[in-house]
Amino acid sequence: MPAAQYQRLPSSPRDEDREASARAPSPKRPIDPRFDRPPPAAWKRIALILFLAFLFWLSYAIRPTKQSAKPEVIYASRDITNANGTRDQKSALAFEIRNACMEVGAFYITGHGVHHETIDGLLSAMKAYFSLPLETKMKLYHKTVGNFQGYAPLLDSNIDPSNRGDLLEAFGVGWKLLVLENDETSGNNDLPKAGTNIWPLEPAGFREAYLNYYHAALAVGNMLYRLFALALDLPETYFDKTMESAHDMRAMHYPPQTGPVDDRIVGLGAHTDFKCFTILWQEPGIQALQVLNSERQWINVTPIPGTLVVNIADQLGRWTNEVFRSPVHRAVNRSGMERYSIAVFFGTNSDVQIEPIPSCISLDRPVKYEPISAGDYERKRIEAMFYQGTP
Ligand SMILES: O=C(O)CCC(=O)C(=O)O
Ligand SMILES: [Fe+2]
Repeated sequence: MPAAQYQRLPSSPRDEDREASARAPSPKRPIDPRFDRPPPAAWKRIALILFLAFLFWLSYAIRPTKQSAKPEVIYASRDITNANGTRDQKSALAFEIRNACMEVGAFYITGHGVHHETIDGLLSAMKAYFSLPLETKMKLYHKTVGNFQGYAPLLDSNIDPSNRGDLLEAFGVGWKLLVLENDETSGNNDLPKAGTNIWPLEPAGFREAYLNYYHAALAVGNMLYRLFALALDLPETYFDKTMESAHDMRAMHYPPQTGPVDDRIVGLGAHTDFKCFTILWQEPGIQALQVLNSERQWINVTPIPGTLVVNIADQLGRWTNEVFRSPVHRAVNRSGMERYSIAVFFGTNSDVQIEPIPSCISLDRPVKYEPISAGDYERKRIEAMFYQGTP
């Protein structure tokens, strides 16, 4: 292509004028005050106000809502390694525990010393036991055996009277465990969960695995009782005398809840526990346990491997005149998987009168409960769970 075709075409007279004027020194034009002066102060103020409004909106948008603030309290884990440590270590721990008991009434513990072999041993035994045919398990049906010990099938209980049954099966033993088990002379055999325990014949090793876990949990519960006493500014041994033979245990299996979800049938309906406190092991990876917070929202108590969950129960709630909260909780297994959990319920001797500890009574906190014996309270609650309001 000839180079001439690329030669610049002569500019139009208007272009030439523009180029000339660009090259020429700029004429002394009068300055337009709108462009040459800094913006008036009013604009600055408006910009500042808008910026502050944005910051205000931002802090509102990312504020922790009440809903998300509560679970953090429940998720707080207490390392109880120092439960038998120095006086200062125990006081520090007791203080943390006091807060957890007052705010939510449930907390996780680590450093509890229950070995995973002990848990795994019982878990395998539970899986084998609960997969036995129903007829086999029903040979130890607790309503036949008596005293609420033995096997409870699906929908046998209804712990929340507004529900239609609890979708779990369980095996429970009473408080005469190990040393007291064959001692018919100890304790009062008319009381709930008293009397010699009964054990399934299969799977082999069930009783041993059950008792291994029970005794490991018992050691933890005894430490907690002392920490609770310190947390309440009571002598460390305050609860010792009252807990010689008062704790029982329940191994639980929740089948997956499939099909249309009926809110009136959940694994274990909304309830508070009947004794002083509960130590719960829940299967990792399967969400089911929930606690009702003070805004009446159900908060997941997500299983955290290596932890146990401790929740305050009614008798300690009454004893402390509600300084400690006995939280409403439930278990709902909509995970699509089988779920297992183990609860050890820590009580006090049946004849102990549960009445508010004097240091928990004040003008702001007048007495909230009439005295009742631990045995009577438990019997009332347990009978309601198994015999009233069931479908
Ligand atoms: O299985 C659970 O997670 C809860 C059990 C429970 O609340 C109970 O046994 O009282
Ligand atoms: Fe419970």
